[in-house]
Formats: sequence, structure tokens, C-alpha cells
Amino acid sequence: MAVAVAMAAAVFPGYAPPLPTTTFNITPTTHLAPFTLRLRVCPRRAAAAAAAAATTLREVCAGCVPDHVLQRAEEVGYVMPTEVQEQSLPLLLSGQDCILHAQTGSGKTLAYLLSVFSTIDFNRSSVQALVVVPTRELGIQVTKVARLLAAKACTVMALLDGGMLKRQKSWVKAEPPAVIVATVPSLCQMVERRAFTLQSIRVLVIDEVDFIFGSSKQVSSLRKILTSYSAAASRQTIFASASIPQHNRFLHDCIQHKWTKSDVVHVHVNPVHPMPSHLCHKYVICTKKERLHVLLSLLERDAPKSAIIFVAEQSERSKKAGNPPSTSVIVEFLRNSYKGSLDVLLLEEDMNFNARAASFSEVKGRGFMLVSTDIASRGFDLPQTSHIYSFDLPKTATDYLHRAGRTGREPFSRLECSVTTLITEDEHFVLQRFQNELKFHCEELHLESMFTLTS
Ligand SMILES: Nc1ncnc2c1ncn2[C@@H]1O[C@H](COP(=O)(O)OP(=O)(O)OP(=O)(O)O)[C@@H](O)[C@H]1O
Repeated sequence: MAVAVAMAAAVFPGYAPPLPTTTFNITPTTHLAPFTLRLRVCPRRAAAAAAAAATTLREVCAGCVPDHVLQRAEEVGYVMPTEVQEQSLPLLLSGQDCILHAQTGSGKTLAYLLSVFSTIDFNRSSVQALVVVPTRELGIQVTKVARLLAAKACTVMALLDGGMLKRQKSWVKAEPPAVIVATVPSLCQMVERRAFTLQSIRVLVIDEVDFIFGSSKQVSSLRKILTSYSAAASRQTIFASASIPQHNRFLHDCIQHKWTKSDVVHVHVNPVHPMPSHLCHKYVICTKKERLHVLLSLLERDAPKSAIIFVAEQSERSKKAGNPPSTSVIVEFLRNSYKGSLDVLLLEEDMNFNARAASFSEVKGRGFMLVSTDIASRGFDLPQTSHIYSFDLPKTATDYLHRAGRTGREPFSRLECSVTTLITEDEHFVLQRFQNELKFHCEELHLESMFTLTS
């Protein structure tokens, strides 16, 4: 080939070999039909892109993130950057306000925490960074990663619902932590009690931003955090989520309401496929009465390594009628009927914080089968979860995406993980709507051929 190219160049001055062709199959987000695009790629650029793709996390963060933090990251196993880290870190580390919008399990937490550690002054004793999360459980998780990275170089405090705020108030005054990870109500309580101010924070992260903005209980407090307690002009603001519905509108609102500076950037990774591609989606059509037995048959057939079973929250009407919540019914049924080795655990909003903490710490390490409401659908990172079951159809496509995203959470693994939804005949069209919106394929499992129902 090289000889042929040299001969052609000798005979025809200016001759250059044809560029290699790369083919992209494109599925437009509009009503257009899918089409194929062939591009000629310059070999030198392709080589440069390949080299860039092989860049380590240390190289991406060089000169910005302190060496001791990078060393800790490597020790924990963060050596190569994930796609969202590769795309966002150059912007984040330059101090740019960002909206991180990338699939579940893509590594947004490490991206924003590295930005936090590149910004704070490790020698200063003051609150410099704030990470706001929607639930206590996500707060515990983020605090753990932040403490792993910080080692003993700075203090990371968790201000979470159900925590000991009185004791923490004295602590924060005596020895202000550099980083605070907080839920909205606990944070506002502390600021209103004048335990500390947020005027001097340098970086503010709002994780699961669409969820907090969508929560009627939290939204007004979140607005105060963004505009009254501190000002966008004097801090870096980072929003993160795997789902930001109407993101152009959100970007506009960020600027209009001064939640961010006007040059905020939307880092949207994988916009065409909002869900990880290595998830295998299935559904079973059955009646409400059959569901418990279908679930049991699925568990016996799949033999998951660990699983989360999502259940809808109990309605007020059902509570008033004195019915037990479905979560408790399922837990009791599985404890009596499931013969496998996994521990059956329960997690729901109405549990007291001690019971929630006990369930949450039990899922770490051992094989588990966690029966939970959507409280576990946001941010929960339990990489050993191989199977997700939705005992009730999620309310929205966004809820489907976050439930499904509790599995397939090892960024460099292509291991297929499974998501199974139990639906009634009437709910089929809703699941089809989710498939269209989120662009995934769901395969039907036929009851008759697969299970011998006991009732
Ligand atoms: N560079 C990396 N190398 C190896 N593992 C990584 C890397 N970055 C993150 N991870 C791991 O990937 C998993 C998912 O990361 P993370 O929890 O940050 O996802 P996320 O994008 O916040 O997802 P979600 O939107 O569901 O909250 C975690 O177990 C984390 O430890």
C-alpha cells in the first residue's frame, strides 16, 4: 500500500491517499428517520484523538488538583477518566460554571469532587465548598468519596436529615470544615441558626438538581441557597444529574435567575442515548394478584448477585384505609418464600432514620435484595447490583431511567445487567411511551412459557 502511494505521488504531484472512512449511524431526536453519515477522518487527527482518549485522570487534572488527592484517587482505583470526566474536567478545572448531564453511573460525583478539591485552600479553616444532595443516603455516599479523596488534608462534614445538628453546630463553629455535604433542610436550618454563612463559599454543587427543583418541599430553600445565601458571581456553580428535562429552558433559567454566571456550559454526554447501553430491559404482563409470585419466580430464575425491587409509595387513601404498605407486604412474603442466600432488606421514607441507616449499612458488602420506594432511585451507588425489578410501573420516564440506573454502575464494564418491569395489560402503552422517550428496547417475558405459577 505504502509503495503504491509513493508511486502515485511520483506520477501525480499533490496526490494524497484517500482518507479512511468512519461510519456513524444516527438516530435524530426529531421526527426525521435514522440515517447513516460517512465521514473522512484525517489520520493525524484520529491519532491525536486516540491519544487523548488514552489520557489518564492524572494527566487531565495535572496542575489543578493537588497531588495528594490524585494519589488517593489512584489508590481507590480511579486511574482512567470516564467520558463525562474527560469532557467536563477541563472546563470544571478552569473554574467554569457547568451543568453535568450524563448517564447514570457515568462518574459525575468524581468529576465535581475533583473540581471541589482543585478550588479549596487546604490551609484555610473556613467553609469553602458545599455539595447539596436530595437524600440522606446519597449524602452519606458522597461524603464517603469526598473523605476518601481528601484523606486527612481537610475536613468534610455531613449535614444530613436525622443527623445531630446541635452537636454539629458547635463543631462547625469551633473548627469550620472545608467541605460540607448537606441535604437542603439540614443546611437551611444551620444557616438560619447562624452556625455559619455561605457568603465565602468558592464552589457550590447541586447533585440531582432536577429532583430537588421538582420537589415542592425543597425548591424554595434551594432558590435561597442559590441566590440569597451566596452569589453566583463569587463562586463556581455545578449542577449534576442524569436527567435534566427541558435542559435548554433550564440553561436559560440559570442565567436569568442568576443561579450561575452567564457563561455556564451544558456538558451533555451521550444525548442520543440517555440510558447505559449494557442494560437489558424486560417486562412481564400479569395481573396485580399474580405479581408476588411472578416476582418470586423471576428471582429464582435470575439468581441475582444483588437486587433492588422498586415499589410505589403507599397512597394517602391506602394509608387512611389502614392497609399495610406494599413494601412491607413484599418483604414479609420474600422472607417467608424466597429460598436464596440474599438478605431481604427494606428502605422507605417513613422509616425512622436509625432504621434507614441500619438498612443502608447492611447493603454494603453482602449480597442483598433491597425492597425500596424511589428513595433509592437517585444516586445510590451499589455496584454489585446486577438486577433491578420494578414491582410497580414507575410514574414517569425519568423515574424509569433512575431506577434502571441503579445497575450497570461499573463505568468500564460491559457486563449485561437486567431491568425487569411488572405491568398489567393496561399499563403496556405507558411502558411503550417510556421506550420511545428514552430510546431503549424492552423485551417481553411470557408468563406461560417461563413460569409455573403457584396461584
Ligand atoms: N474514573 C473512574 N474509574 C473507575 N471507576 C469510576 C471512575 N469514576 C467513577 N467511578 C465509579 O463509577 C460508579 C458510578 O459513579 P457515580 O456514582 O459518580 O455515578 P453518577 O454519574 O453520579 O450516577 P448517578 O447519576 O446515578 O448518580 C461509582 O462506583 C464510582 O466509584
